[in-house]
Amino acid sequence: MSQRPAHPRPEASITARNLSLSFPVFHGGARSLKKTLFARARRPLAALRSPGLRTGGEIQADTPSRILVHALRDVSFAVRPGERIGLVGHNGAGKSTLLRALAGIYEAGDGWVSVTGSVSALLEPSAGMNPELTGRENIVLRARQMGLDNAALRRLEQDVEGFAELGPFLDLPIRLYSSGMSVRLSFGLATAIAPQVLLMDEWFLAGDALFRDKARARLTGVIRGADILVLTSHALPILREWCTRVLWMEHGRIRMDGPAGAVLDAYTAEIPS
Ligand SMILES: Nc1ncnc2c1ncn2[C@@H]1O[C@H](COP(=O)(O)OP(=O)(O)OP(=O)(O)O)[C@@H](O)[C@H]1O
Repeated sequence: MSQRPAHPRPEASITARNLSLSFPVFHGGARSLKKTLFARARRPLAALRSPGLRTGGEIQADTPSRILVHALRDVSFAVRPGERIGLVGHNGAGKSTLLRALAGIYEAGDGWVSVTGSVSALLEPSAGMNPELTGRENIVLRARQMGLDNAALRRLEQDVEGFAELGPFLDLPIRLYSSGMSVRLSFGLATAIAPQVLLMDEWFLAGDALFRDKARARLTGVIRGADILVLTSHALPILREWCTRVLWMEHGRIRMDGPAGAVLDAYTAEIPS
């Protein structure tokens, strides 16, 4: 059962203004790439993409020993309570980078991003977990970080234990868990607390079929309880089902932003699945 903090909450919102984010890459082995890039350096940046290429952000030669991968370019949008945002786009379009920028994991290079309200990020199965601690100890750690009292901690522990169904493994270090077992624990823990802003990468689809059904039921509760959802997935039926609005990302930019049905129709018309 999801728990909510007792203190009053600010209204949830997300605002991004001209958000840009680049990854510098130092790579001696990228000599041939650098040669290609410098040969084209006088051309506009967009020319550095091969026509029709549907992978990755824009790449720019920076210095002789460094290239820049522009993962996000001039991204602007605002989200109000009640909106469920889907992020769609080719591999390397910038969807995960945008989620991480919203979660505060990455800082904006240029522009800015602001998220108000409590945030929960389902981004990596073991994010925020200490691999040397047991599953149970990780639950306690998370409860302490959230400032839960002993009674709330016990409820959280029972809830996550019942959901994850890890049996005796809950009392073993999580570095011994399989990836699916890690997903069970982290998903159970992350969805035990009802956030105002829920940021979710598609990894939650991992796990066996039984877990997916259980996860789906639990997720439904958390999404209903969240004021704002931002979800990235390549599974278009999932985006159609869960999202009210979709941002179509392409090479780090927003190609289209609008009602989920209209954007996904345009996306599938251009990129048949
Ligand atoms: N840590 C990093 N260092 C360097 N480049 C990175 C890093 N993370 C992402 N990138 C680059 O940024 C661009 C956007 O990547 P991102 O992971 O955001 O794409 P995505 O839309 O989530 O892709 P996918 O659908 O394949 O998961 C890609 O070109 C990728 O190579």
